[in-house]
Amino acid sequence: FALTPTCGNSHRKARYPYLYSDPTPPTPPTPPPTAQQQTPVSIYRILKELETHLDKYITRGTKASITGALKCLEDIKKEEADLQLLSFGKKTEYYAQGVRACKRAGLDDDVLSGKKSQSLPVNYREDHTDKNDDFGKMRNKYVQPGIRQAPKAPNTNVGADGSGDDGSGGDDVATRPEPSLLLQSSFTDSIPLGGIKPILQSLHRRLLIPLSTPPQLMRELGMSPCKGVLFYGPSGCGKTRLATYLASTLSPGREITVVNGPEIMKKFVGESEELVRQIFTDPPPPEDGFPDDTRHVIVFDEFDAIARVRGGQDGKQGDAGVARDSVVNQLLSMIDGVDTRNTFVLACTNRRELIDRALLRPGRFEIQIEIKLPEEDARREIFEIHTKSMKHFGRIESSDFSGLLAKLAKDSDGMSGAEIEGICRSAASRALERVVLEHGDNEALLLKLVKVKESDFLEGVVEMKESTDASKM
Ligand SMILES: Nc1ncnc2c1ncn2[C@@H]1O[C@H](COP(=O)(O)OP(=O)(O)OP(=O)(O)O)[C@@H](O)[C@H]1O
Repeated sequence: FALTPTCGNSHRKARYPYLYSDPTPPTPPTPPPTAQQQTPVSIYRILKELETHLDKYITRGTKASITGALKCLEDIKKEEADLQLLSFGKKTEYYAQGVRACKRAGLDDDVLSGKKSQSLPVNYREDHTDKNDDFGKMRNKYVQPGIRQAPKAPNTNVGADGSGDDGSGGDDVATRPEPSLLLQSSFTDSIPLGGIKPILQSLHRRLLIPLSTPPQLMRELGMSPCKGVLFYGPSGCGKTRLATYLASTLSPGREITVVNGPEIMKKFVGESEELVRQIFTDPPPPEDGFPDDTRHVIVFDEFDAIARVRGGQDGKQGDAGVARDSVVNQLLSMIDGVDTRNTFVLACTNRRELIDRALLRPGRFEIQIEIKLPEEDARREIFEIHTKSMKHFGRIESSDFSGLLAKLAKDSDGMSGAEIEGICRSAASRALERVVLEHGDNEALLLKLVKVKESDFLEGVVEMKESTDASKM
């Protein structure tokens, strides 16, 4: 069967047909952006800068960060036409809210335009903590403990001009994979993680296809889509990375929420439960053009910290045990209430055995996928991924690159993806150091001379082995 997009926002619907089956009539298509408008690179940079300023503004309220942020706004205004190309359009909205909040705080136009300096009024932060005012929204967005913005998935597809495929000049920008869920290859090929193809194939069959199946057909087949997926296995093997990519695939119209387990549990009694409830009931707003019920995906990292086996009620573990149990109860009730058409939960842990069995039973985290340490073939793929950029830009000096990859894959037995990434980083830093020691930090010479040699990688492997052996002792 093929699902057809049935409502507005046609280009996104065409990309993600499986997410839309509502009967809203189509809106007229927006004209494609002109070549002149297609300059998302600068906008991305501006927004990144803006985010930094906003952070400073929220936490310190210094005049420098306000004027810096305002300068960003000017830049954004200049390129307003490009904003439609952004998938992170919400950030500009938060920025506009920031400006409005400054105005309400009594900063006049000269300050806002950067002509005059003025500090924020004393206690401004404390005075504006109402959840619904602009400042409150920004604060909740950026500084609410335990919840952070989705990590940006770096684009490892290097374009011929040296920029990332997203046109962002290789910035660390989340480019959402754009597969059709029904097309397996576009899903499995879109995630830059080595050695996990079988896992992606299984996810495609067990998760993506049921989620994209019309509810009526699911009912007729006696199937119900699962509400959550748990990734478990040793540290550094790509669980979080895979979960956030999958989340972005399932939620193109709403920012995903990444929750750090231990941070949630730092709260006072009762607060953790409330935070868990809020995560499910107060999702980030949908992106422009997406309906209110567009899917929200929650990723719980270090899930064992929140979802630990209950048993505190018997008093043996004291108040802390009782409080933990009540968080698990809250989680269970929120997950039971999930409608998979608009909420989905992913979780990652190194310690599946610590998770309460009730959460793992069918109907909740029904799909559990182990991500093991990579085998030799997978390690080769991972080395290939993390050397892709240096290879593309001619920064590797090797007469037999394929042979080098094979040797690295063999020598890195027992290492995780994160450790392999570390080896590639350390090889690059060796190459840099060589040139800096000989020629200083002359930019032109650095650009001309830095080459990563085979020996840099091989020494990186030895160094990584030594440091992992030392950490085991
Ligand atoms: N299979 C892989 N292919 C490419 N890179 C990988 C792979 N596995 C891990 N990495 C690299 O290691 C980094 C860390 O991975 P990630 O945080 O997803 O691991 P994790 O399994 O969640 O670890 P932890 O359990 O410690 O949180 C990633 O950013 C990625 O660059």
